[in-house]
Amino acid sequence: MNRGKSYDDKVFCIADLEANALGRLPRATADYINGGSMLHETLRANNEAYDRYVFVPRYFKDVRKVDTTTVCLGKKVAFPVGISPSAMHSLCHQDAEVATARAAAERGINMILSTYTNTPVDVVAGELGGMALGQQLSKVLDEGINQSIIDNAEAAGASALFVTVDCPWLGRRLGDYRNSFAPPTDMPFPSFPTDVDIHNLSTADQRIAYDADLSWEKVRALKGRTKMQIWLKGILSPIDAAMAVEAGVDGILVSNHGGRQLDGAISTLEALPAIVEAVAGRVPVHIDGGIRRGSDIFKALALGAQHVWLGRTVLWGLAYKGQAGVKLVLDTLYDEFQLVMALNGCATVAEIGPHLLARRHLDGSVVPLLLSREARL
Ligand SMILES: Cc1cc2nc3c(=O)[nH]c(=O)nc-3n(C[C@H](O)[C@H](O)[C@H](O)COP(=O)(O)O)c2cc1C
Ligand SMILES: CC(C)CC(=O)C(=O)O
Repeated sequence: MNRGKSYDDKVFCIADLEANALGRLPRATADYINGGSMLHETLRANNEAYDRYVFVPRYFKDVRKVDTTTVCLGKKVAFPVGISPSAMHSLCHQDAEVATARAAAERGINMILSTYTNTPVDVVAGELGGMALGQQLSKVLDEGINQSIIDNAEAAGASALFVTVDCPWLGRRLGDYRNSFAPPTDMPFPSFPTDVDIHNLSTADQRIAYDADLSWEKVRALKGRTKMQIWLKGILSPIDAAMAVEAGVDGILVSNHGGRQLDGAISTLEALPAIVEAVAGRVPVHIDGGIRRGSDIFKALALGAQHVWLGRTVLWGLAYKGQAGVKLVLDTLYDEFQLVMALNGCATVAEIGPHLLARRHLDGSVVPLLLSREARL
């Protein structure tokens, strides 16, 4: 039954939103947000991977009530979705990360703040209404800068540090080269000392050059530098995943930076199953990249992720209508996810599993992931 839910006069799904949002931004900003590196192979692959899985729904289940809630970073969240870190929310809306955090609080989900935030971490924490805050760390050469990001996040009550591992060098974003993209010179970057010129992203200032020698020793050492949980964001190999667990990390976020770093890298959904197997339940495994529909969230969970995070969709919402636009994104995905759960016969998130998926192969065959004798009934 169509319950006549009205989202907005123009936006009924995330694809509608993307089209509406991008037209509101200067071309170079829209390209910066939507672009990936080189020829966008990985960017496309992140989306297309979801289409290779189809549902094998179960019926004869009581789905009069569908409970989408789950736990992430120790908080009960409305559904297994959070906001991935992305730089410079003020490119999209004047209320920047404050608008994003307020929408996350309204919808009851967690948020990870970028190193390149335009809003100080304590201000963002204050807008999250008790939901969990993660601090993303792009580890730079100046250890004083790294430590102040860590200390400020911890003081603001952040519960986890997400160390981005896929960016020892910045990817070649050809759109940004062609547009000579650079943030406005008056844009604030409160994670960095004011005398650091961050506006030119290819700055020669060695203090903020990426640490291109991140090692397992440094990951272990980070554990001694903060009480926050340590997560690694950008893991794609099951070998790195297993080593991360051995190094004592608290969680893994499978990510390829939204196709903005190594073009040709495996899509995150394709990377997920081997990582889940390597980790074997020892720490939580989360994923981002290409989540555009409630069905994508369901598929990621069915393949073993406990939680998904959103990048560009949030920025589109922000560009569209600030806080209300981000809330629209979250409400849309929430309602889609709940419906996909109901139509697959799942009344709780715990019932989502690989028995509800089949994989469409390149030769056109469609193969269920589990045969009936293996399926969890
Ligand atoms: C405009 C933009 C800025 C980003 N900035 C950061 C960042 O500062 N740190 C980081 O770890 N990842 C960053 N990311 C990557 C996201 O955290 C996330 O991994 C990716 O966007 C997920 O893919 P999706 O956009 O398809 O959802 C950024 C992504 C975008 C689109
Ligand atoms: C280059 C940074 C400022 C942000 C980032 O990680 C990104 O744009 O993907």
